[in-house]
Amino acid sequence: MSNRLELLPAVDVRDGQAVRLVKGASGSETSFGEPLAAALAWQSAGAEWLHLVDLDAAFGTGDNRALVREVTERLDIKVELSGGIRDDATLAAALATGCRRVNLGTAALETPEWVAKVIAEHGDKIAVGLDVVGTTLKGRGWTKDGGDLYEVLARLDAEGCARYVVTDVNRDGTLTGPNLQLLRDVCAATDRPVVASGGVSSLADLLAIATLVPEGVEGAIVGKALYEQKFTLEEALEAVS
Ligand SMILES: O=C(O)c1ccccc1NCC(=O)[C@H](O)[C@H](O)COP(=O)(O)O
Repeated sequence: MSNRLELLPAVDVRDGQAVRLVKGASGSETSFGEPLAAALAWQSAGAEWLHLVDLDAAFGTGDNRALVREVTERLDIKVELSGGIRDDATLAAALATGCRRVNLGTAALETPEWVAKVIAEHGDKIAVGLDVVGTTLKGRGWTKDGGDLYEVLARLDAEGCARYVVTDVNRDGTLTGPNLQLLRDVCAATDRPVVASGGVSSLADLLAIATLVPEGVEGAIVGKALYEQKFTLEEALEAVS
């Protein structure tokens, strides 16, 4: 495991546009233009990863599958794909984009047998998103309760899940800082790498997350702070280097 925090700039897509939501709430979108332009800008700035989310697929309001495929195909960097990947067909379509890994959310809560099967088949191409309010997991685009964080984490660990993407829903898109205690608690409960998501507002937030690398935090997803120019990706990469 590297001791440098990986950074994953985020492109969340709704109705063909790069958007940011507040606390994941459908309808709270601020639009930031073309997803491909944002993705190429992060790549030019030195990103090694892109966190790409199909919000329509997550919310069940359609999908942006063709666009997501185009973005993934046009990039040279690694892509983590999230949103609405819940069965064999959506997983096959996601993996066929050439993404490095996918992030499962709802499926881990609603169809655990299927998730155990695809973890066994695809290994570290599968990450699971643990999206929480308190210690209650959220699925279906973060709209439905889906069980206890630590019970589900223990089950997924036993099934061999390679990695978790941990989001405090109430911080996501709010620029109020990451939930460091949640990250510490999850790292204490699992030996798998954790990617922190939601709430980053400053370089100081990234440096705070970077102090958790020895505890098991591998990376940090950054969305709104980049779009709102709180810092540049170049500055962020330099800060954690
Ligand atoms: O990832 C999902 O599947 C998802 C589903 C429903 C609502 C939001 C979802 N993801 C949001 C993200 O992954 C954000 O891009 C990420 O947490 C960045 O947050 P921030 O830095 O606070 O803008």
